[in-house]
Amino acid sequence: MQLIAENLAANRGDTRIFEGVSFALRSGEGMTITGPNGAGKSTLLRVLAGFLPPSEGFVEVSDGELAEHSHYLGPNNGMKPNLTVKENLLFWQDFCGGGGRSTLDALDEVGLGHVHDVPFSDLSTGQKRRVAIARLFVSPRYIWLLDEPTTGLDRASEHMFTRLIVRHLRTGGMVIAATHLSLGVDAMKNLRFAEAPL
Ligand SMILES: Nc1ncnc2c1ncn2[C@@H]1O[C@H](COP(=O)(O)OP(=O)(O)OP(=O)(O)O)[C@@H](O)[C@H]1O
Repeated sequence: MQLIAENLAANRGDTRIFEGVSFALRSGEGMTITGPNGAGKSTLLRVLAGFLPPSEGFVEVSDGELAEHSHYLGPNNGMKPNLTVKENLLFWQDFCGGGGRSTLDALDEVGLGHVHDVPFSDLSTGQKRRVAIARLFVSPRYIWLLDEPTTGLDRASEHMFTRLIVRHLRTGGMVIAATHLSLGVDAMKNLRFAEAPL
């Protein structure tokens, strides 16, 4: 699997947020997107996820459609507060086509098997983020698109997430993460937005 982004540009309304963004990633490679607030990191992830059409350029994968191979973990957790954790993960498993770990196994990956039947709204901020991370495992996808994935995580959970990313890369996955904090993963590429929007 290879992902190629070529000369990407994106607008928000009439404002050009970035342009001339090109990169390529192969299976097993990861990339962080860094830069100041408002520089366009989240916007680029939304373009990659297919939520926002590029104003110029293209992004493609070598096999099929990028959207069918990717998980997008946005700044919000994408969970319904009144459903239990299990119900939320079952929704995502079904939405993403299944084929992954059981909801309980996915929660065990993030050390939260005990909240399986708890309403999502009853969790702490960091627990909510960890459940959102568990979503990555209920349906296997090669490409993880992550927007500030470690927000709200304590140190131990950050280390846990580092191990999960390393394992995903070692098993042929790809990770693209917008982040202000190091993910603790060696040898990731970096795409830096040095300036605020044009
Ligand atoms: N829905 C929107 N409508 C209009 N403009 C938007 C929208 N979302 C973001 N923008 C603008 O796009 C620009 C880039 O925002 P973006 O969220 O991509 O930045 P970022 O680099 O992820 O910032 P941060 O580090 O604060 O998360 C900003 O100027 C922002 O105001």
